[in-house]
Amino acid sequence: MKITRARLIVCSPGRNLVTLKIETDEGLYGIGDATLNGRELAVVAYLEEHLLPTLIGRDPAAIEDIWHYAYRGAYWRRGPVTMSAIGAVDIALWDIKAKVAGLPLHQLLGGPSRQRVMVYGHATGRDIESCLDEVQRHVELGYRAVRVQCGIPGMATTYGVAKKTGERYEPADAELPAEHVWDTARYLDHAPKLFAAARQRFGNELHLLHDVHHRLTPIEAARLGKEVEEFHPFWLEDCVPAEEQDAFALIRQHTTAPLAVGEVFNSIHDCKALIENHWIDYIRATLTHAGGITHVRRIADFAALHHVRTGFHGATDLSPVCMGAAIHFDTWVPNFGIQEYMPHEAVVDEVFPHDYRFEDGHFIAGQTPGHGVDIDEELAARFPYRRASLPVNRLLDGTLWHW
Ligand SMILES: O=C(O)C(=O)C[C@H](O)[C@H](O)CO
Ligand SMILES: [Mg+2]
Repeated sequence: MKITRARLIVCSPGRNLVTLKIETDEGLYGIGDATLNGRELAVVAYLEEHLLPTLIGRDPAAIEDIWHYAYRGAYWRRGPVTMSAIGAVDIALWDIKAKVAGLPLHQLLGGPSRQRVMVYGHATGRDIESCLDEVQRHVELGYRAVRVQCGIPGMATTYGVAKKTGERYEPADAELPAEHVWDTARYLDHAPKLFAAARQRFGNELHLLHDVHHRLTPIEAARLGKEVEEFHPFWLEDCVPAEEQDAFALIRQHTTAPLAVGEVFNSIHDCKALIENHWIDYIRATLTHAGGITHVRRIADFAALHHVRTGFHGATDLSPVCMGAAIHFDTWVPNFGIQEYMPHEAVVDEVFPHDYRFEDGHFIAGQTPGHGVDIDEELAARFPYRRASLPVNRLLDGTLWHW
């Protein structure tokens, strides 16, 4: 079998999504997700100019060789653009391999470690009460785990809170970056109250998660951890920017709140120290952004040696293609923790027909050969790309801060 064509489909059914289709001389094709939120066309250029032309004529079964050709052969290693491009190729090649084998992807990875994978949903509200009403709605839908984010009194905007209660939170909401304002003192005062209220209303069984979205310093994160640990969060996510992996050592000394990190990571080197020093509990690097199944499998196996479990990023900027592949990965990976699930708009699900399904707070992988996700190209063509940017964040005095 040979690769005859590799091309990108860029569409925007409510949000931008970049899809790679690799076609072969035997009529089989594979699909990969190449979406890097707010930087979509950078990955398109990387693939079209540098990677896709090198695939033509190759045997799609040689996934390992193609991965190393793309990684080592680039000379300029790593980084989100490069690794998302490699990730898209890798996911599409695994899709082809599983289709050739006539197996759902998880069977090719080693078979199921579980029948279904627990997901967490997002509850957001402008204040604690409305956020908890959203938690209630999720509980009624069957969720066992819910991420809680609410507005902070005195702050016009805060990460993770939808514009209207019950709506989806979409961060890439403006053509050029919107400017948000951040006040750590107000946040640290308010966040523990949200956890306290959630435990009071829902008891101890429901898993509660929270995303700090890189906003704190290590000692501030340590304080937050100490204050919420009595409410036993499932995890605190991205407490500090993770360029400096050692920062987690300080947080860890102070709190038993489980820590999750890694949605912006793109290689094992971004999390090596975090994992081997037991500074984190969950690794969130995604298949799309961290070099595909081939590389994330190495991260997951390494993490398993150190009691770290997976908790993949699953925001709407990961397309159903990434989600489908992730659900197979989650079904296989022995050290699975949880899967994030932000439902896509109905139109996105129409553009990407798929066989995974949500049931009773869990995802169930489909049995179609491959990762089980396709693209309706005619429908996709009706939604052309539109530039959309993630926001930036400033402190009260105007200093540019982490978003
Ligand atoms: O889902 C999460 O945990 C996020 O932090 C969402 C990110 O802000 C979003 O995916 C950025 O593209
Ligand atoms: Mg996050």
